[in-house]
Amino acid sequence: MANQPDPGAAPQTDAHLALSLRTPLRPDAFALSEEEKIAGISEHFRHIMDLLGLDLTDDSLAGTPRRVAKMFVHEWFRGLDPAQRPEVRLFDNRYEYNQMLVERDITLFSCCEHHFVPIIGKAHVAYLPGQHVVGLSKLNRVVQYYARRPQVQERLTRQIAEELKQSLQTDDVAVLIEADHLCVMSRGVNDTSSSTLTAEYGGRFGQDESLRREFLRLIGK
Ligand SMILES: Nc1nc2c(ncn2[C@@H]2O[C@H](COP(=O)(O)OP(=O)(O)OP(=O)(O)O)[C@@H](O)[C@H]2O)c(=O)[nH]1
Ligand SMILES: [Zn+2]
Repeated sequence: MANQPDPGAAPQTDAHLALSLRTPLRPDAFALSEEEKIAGISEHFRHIMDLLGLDLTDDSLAGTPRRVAKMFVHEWFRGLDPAQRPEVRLFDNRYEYNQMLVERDITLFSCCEHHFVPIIGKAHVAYLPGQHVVGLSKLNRVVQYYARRPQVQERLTRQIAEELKQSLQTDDVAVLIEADHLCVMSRGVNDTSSSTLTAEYGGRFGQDESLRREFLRLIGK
């Protein structure tokens, strides 16, 4: 029937997020297999190198189109694949730990969606446990999943915060990202000293300035 979701359809990236927070993808984004994507991207990248006048018979360059294609699909943009969304299991908070938990200095590697060059930085996340606690590594995995896509830092920050709110079943979540954008450093304004900070404070972090200050103190800001 028209407009009814197909129960057999593949999961869509970000279907659990509000429309404004979703990474823009075409509805047929998953029509191709990974190998088909790699083959297609290789061919196009070969053409780019060709247009630049590079000699693709050189043994150092010959494998580059496929290397780049594999890097895009398997590494840089693997967070576009909803199958990679981390499963965040919660545990009972038997220890009755009720203070802020901070995971700081999470390695962040993303890609600027305007220039397709790296964004490199750190993410710091915190939450206030209620009845549940979460395995620490899942916090890093959530950051990585949303980072490994073409991104702008504002959307990345909000996607991570929203995912944590949903999976930790609390609004009491804070996310702060500090990152260097290679598009700012290596081209255009060529500024290698500036960096970009973004933050999202949910629930009690948004309401209570002393909680925010405590978070910033714990991450060394
Ligand atoms: N808000 C935001 N802007 C970003 C991010 N990453 C890159 N940009 C900016 O996106 C803008 C794109 O602007 P354009 O004027 O279309 O592109 P451009 O001519 O390459 O801009 P310049 O970098 O100033 O040379 C640039 O100002 C980038 O610095 C991000 O994560 N968030
Ligand atoms: Zn950029």
